[in-house]
Amino acid sequence: MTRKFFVGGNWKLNGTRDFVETFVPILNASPSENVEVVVAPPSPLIALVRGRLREDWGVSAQNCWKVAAGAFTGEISAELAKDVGAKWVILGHSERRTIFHESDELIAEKVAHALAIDLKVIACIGETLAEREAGQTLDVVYRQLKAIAGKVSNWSGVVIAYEPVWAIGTGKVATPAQAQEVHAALRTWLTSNVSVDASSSTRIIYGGSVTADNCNELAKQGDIDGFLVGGASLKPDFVKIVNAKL
Ligand SMILES: O=C(CO)COP(=O)(O)O
Repeated sequence: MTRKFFVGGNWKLNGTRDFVETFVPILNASPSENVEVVVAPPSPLIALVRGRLREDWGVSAQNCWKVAAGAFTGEISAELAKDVGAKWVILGHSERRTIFHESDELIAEKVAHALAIDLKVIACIGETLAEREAGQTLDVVYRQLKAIAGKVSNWSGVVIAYEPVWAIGTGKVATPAQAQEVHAALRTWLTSNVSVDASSSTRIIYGGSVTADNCNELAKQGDIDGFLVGGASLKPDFVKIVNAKL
């Protein structure tokens, strides 16, 4: 089965309305062939980005809460993210796991809720440097994936993002071989624990210091189906990453 290449731009806590007005036209004027592209601005900018961004690219939230509404000061719901124009939400990002202490269980509940209201999920997993050096990489990503997979019945609404924590924002990108090894293991895990169909159809994308310079070699790996890009998604170079397969 062919998996459509998928590139997400995670702006994290960056961007303003002025930035949207100058940067989005650059994205809109760029070629993007045979690739699914999703831009994830901070939540106050979702509606503006949706209004300005080309129709063929999607918009994602960076997080959401696990119920529709209520006394949850500071949160946004999956319903609200959808209401203002998001089709996707990033869940389980390592910054949510570490800085905001989100557990596998909480992330799984969020995944279940988002999918239940047809908000698609970019589900992030990845090991720390200490875990990698202790030889625990696969144990960690299998544990994180198992929690998420337990809540998924329709895998067409899910993209898995392998983001080794040691590669995020550090300039230390995983080598193509290191990333491919984990991606292939994740795909095998899906075959054994979910289904052959989920394994062959689900996009597994890589994130962590992806740039215009390193994206082409990573994109050549058989089990790397795209990227989740942080810092470089705020620069015109993002377009080169979108077109890494061309
Ligand atoms: O966390 C990331 C994307 O979600 C990766 O960030 P960088 O591309 O800045 O390393």
